[in-house]
Amino acid sequence: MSGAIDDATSPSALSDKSAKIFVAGHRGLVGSAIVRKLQALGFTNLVLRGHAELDLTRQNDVESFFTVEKPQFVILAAAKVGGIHANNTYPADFIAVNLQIQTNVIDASYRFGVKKLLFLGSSCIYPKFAPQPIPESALLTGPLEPTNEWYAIAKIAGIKMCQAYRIQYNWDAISGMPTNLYGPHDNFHPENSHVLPALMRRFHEAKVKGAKEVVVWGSGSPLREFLHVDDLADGVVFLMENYGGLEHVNVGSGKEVTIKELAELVKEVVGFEGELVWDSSKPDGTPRKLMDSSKLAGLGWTPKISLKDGLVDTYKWYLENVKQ
Ligand SMILES: NC(=O)C1=CN([C@@H]2O[C@H](COP(=O)(O)OP(=O)(O)OC[C@H]3O[C@@H](n4cnc5c(N)ncnc54)[C@H](OP(=O)(O)O)[C@@H]3O)[C@@H](O)[C@H]2O)C=CC1
Ligand SMILES: C[C@H]1O[C@H](OP(=O)(O)OP(=O)(O)OC[C@H]2O[C@@H](n3cnc4c(=O)[nH]c(N)nc43)[C@H](O)[C@@H]2O)[C@@H](O)[C@@H](O)C1=O
Repeated sequence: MSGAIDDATSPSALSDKSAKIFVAGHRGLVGSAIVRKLQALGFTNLVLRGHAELDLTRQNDVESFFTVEKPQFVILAAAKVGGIHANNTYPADFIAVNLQIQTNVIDASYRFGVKKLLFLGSSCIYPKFAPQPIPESALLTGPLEPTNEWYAIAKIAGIKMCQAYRIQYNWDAISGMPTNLYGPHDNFHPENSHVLPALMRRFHEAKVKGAKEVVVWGSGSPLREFLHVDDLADGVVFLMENYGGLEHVNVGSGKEVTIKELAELVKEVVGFEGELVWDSSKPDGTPRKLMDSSKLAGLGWTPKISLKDGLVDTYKWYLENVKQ
C-alpha cells in the first residue's frame, strides 16, 4: 500500500487543545489513563459517557450520540475485557459485544465526520506460536490461542475494519495493539480479571488474614510482557499525534517475565510472607507473548515505567481505592 492511505504521518493529527475528543470507555483501566493523559496535556474538550448513559452495543443510541455531539476525534477504549478465565468462560460475550461496540463506533465515527479514530486491539490477535518477539506482520499467519480466540477474532475484525475504511474512504483510522496492561482503575475481580490485579488482591487478602498459602493458576512457566497503563496512554496519544498508517502498531514494554517471577514480585510488593501453591487445573494460555515494538520505537516513542515501580504505584492505588 502506498500514498496517502499508508502515510505514516497522520493527515489529521491531534494538535488543537480544544479539539473535541470522545474517549469511549473512560471509566476503565485504559480509558481513565487516556483521560488523565489528555487532561495533563491541556486538552479541554473531552466528551465522556459511561456505559449506563450510552450502551455502545446499541447502534441507534450510538448514532444519536454522534448526531448530537459531533466529536472530531475518537479513542475507542470501550470493550468487553477480561483475563484467561473470563475469555474462556464467556466466548459469546467476548465475540458479540466487542464486534457490536467496535462496528457501531467505527462506522458512526466515519459517517459523522470524525477526523481520526484510534482502535485498541490486543497482543492476543497474534498466533499462539508466533515468532518472538512478535512483529506486526505475524497477524493471520497461524492458529490463535484457544482460550481467547473469540475475543481475538473480534479484535482482528476491528483492525481490518479500520484498514478497510482507510482503503475505501481514505479515512484516518488507526489501530494500536497493547500488550498485557495494569495500573490504577484495573479490574481486581478474583476470577475474571487479568493475572496481575488478581494476584495483587489475593496476596493482599492473604496478608491481611494471615494465610500461609496463596493459590496461583497454571504452571508458572508462561511468559508475559507487562506495560503500565500510563505508558500505554502516552503511547496512544503519541500515535494520535504522529501516526496515520494502514498497519496496526504494537505497544509493548519489550520486557517479559514468567508468571512465577511476576507472582514473586507481586508478593514482595504486597508484603505477603507465605508460600505459593500452583493450581495446574487452570490453563496456562499462550506460552509466550512478547511483542516487537520496534516500529513504534522507530517513530520516536518508548515506555518509561519499570514493572517494579509500576507495581508499587498500582498497590498504592489499590490500598487507597479498592481494598475493603
Ligand atoms: N487490560 C489489558 O491488559 C488490555 C486491554 N486492551 C484493550 O484496551 C481496551 C480497554 O481495556 P481496559 O481498559 O483494560 O478494560 P476495562 O474493562 O477496564 O474498561 C472497559 C470500559 O468499556 C466500557 N464498556 C464495556 N462495554 C460497554 C458498552 N456496551 N457500552 C459502553 N461502554 C462499555 C466499560 O464500562 P463498564 O465497566 O461500565 O461496563 C469500561 O469502562 C480494550 O479494547 C482492550 O481490549 C488490550 C490489551 C491488554
Ligand atoms: C491481555 C490478554 O489477557 C488474556 O490473556 P493472558 O495473557 O493469558 O491473561 P491473564 O492475565 O488472564 O493470564 C496470564 C497468565 O497468568 C496465569 N495466572 C496465574 N494466576 C492467575 C490468576 O489468578 N488470574 C489470572 N487471570 N491469570 C492467572 C494464567 O494462567 C496465564 O498463564 C486474554 O484472555 C486476553 O484478554 C488478552 O488480550
